[in-house]
Amino acid sequence: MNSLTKPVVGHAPVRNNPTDVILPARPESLVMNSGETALIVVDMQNAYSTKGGYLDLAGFDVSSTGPVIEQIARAIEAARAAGVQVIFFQNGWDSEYAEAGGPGSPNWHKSNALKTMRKNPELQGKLLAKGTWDYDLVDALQPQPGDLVVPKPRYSGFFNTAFDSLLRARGIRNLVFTGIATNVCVESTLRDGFFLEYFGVVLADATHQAGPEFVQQASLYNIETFFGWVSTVDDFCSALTTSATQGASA
Ligand SMILES: NC(=O)N/C=C\C(=O)O
Repeated sequence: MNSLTKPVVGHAPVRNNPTDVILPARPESLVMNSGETALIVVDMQNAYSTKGGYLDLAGFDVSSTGPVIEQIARAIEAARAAGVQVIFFQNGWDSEYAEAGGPGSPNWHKSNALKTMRKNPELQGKLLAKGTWDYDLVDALQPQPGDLVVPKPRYSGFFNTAFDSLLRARGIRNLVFTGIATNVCVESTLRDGFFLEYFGVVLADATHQAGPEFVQQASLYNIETFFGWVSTVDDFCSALTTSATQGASA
């Protein structure tokens, strides 16, 4: 992106506040106060980004998730340095899968993790169960003191979690998304956030789809056109080091 797109929108006007930043994004740049912004790291667990994890075992391609992990690490570092709250999501269920729902739940029928385990009984108990390697966050993206971790039992981080309360208690209005998968948990959470009046931005090069490449593009199109904004890690990192007041006078 690398250039300021116009106009600038956001939940508050540019207030000449040194902690306001302007994030270049499509279709418009966004003004965000760093104290009212959270970086959301969606489900960066072995399940979603490592060979031998759930997505890989279910037949999804995870061979190009390495660069995404590196981009997320850059975004996290910039966020922590700028005082932007970092929140990790961790998707999964108890070891008995009670939280996953039984045949009375659509999740039981649609979850590819549950379906893969039903097809391969030797995997039972191994996919997305709390306490397993599959459920663990990848080694390269570990929470630090001050970060928050939100366990979630469904695709949207807003469903049956403390996420909304944690955001409201901190006055957070802007959600900057990274993680896997763009077209499932990232998009689901961003959409729910839209309905709850949060401004949602995806850093496209810090996300990866579950499925063919066209679903990544479809998801980004959907977000940019209907639910939020699309930016990049470079623009996020530069925006955090240049306040809106500096940017305006440059
Ligand atoms: N984290 C995700 O986007 N998950 C996608 C699929 C699943 O959890 O089955």
